[in-house]
Amino acid sequence: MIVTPTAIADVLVIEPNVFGDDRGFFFESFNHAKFEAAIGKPVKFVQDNHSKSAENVLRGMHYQIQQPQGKLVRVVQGIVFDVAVDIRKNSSTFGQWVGEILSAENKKQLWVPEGFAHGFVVLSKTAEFLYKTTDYYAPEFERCIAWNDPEIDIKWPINGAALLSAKDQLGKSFAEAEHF
Ligand SMILES: Cc1cn([C@H]2C[C@H](O)[C@@H](COP(=O)(O)OP(=O)(O)O[C@H]3O[C@H](C)C(=O)[C@H](O)[C@H]3O)O2)c(=O)[nH]c1=O
Repeated sequence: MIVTPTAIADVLVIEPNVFGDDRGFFFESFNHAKFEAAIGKPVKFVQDNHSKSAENVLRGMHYQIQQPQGKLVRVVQGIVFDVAVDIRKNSSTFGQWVGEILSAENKKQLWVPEGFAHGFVVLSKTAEFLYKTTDYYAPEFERCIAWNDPEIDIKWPINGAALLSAKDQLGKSFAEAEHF
């Protein structure tokens, strides 16, 4: 697999080795030993998630202030623009964001460590989004930063209005949000 750092050092793009033949393709979507070697430390995933969204749906920017979750995300149908925002106060990239196109076609995965807000917008008619998390869902600790916060200024490649959950419409500003 090919591991490429992004502009935020701890956020990695992972491209699996895809084995194609006249039947189709095969690839290891997750290999624990190879993944730990890629991030350079032990990691334990405890939950797998799967969501399906329509075009222009934007889910984010989410994080858990306690029980923070590292997320290994990928798309198995459609195309999304996936974003991680560094909300670690002592980080040299605090307040910065990185985005990556993840698709069923490119089979790219994004590693979003603990300490980041995460979200994505759907660029295809629909998209199915799968991800592993390093801690369990804890709604009492869930926080949301506004997807369109002017200070973070994420450049979403979206045509038309973002479709948000009621929760995501009430995202806090970066400045007033709790950071790590
Ligand atoms: C996240 C989650 C949700 N739920 C339940 C709670 C709600 O009844 C329903 C939908 O939850 P929500 O609207 O928070 O789902 P998303 O907007 O996709 O949330 C996710 O969006 C972005 C992309 C993230 O990075 C997080 O993993 C997560 O916050 O699923 C669960 O039962 N377990 C879970 O782990």
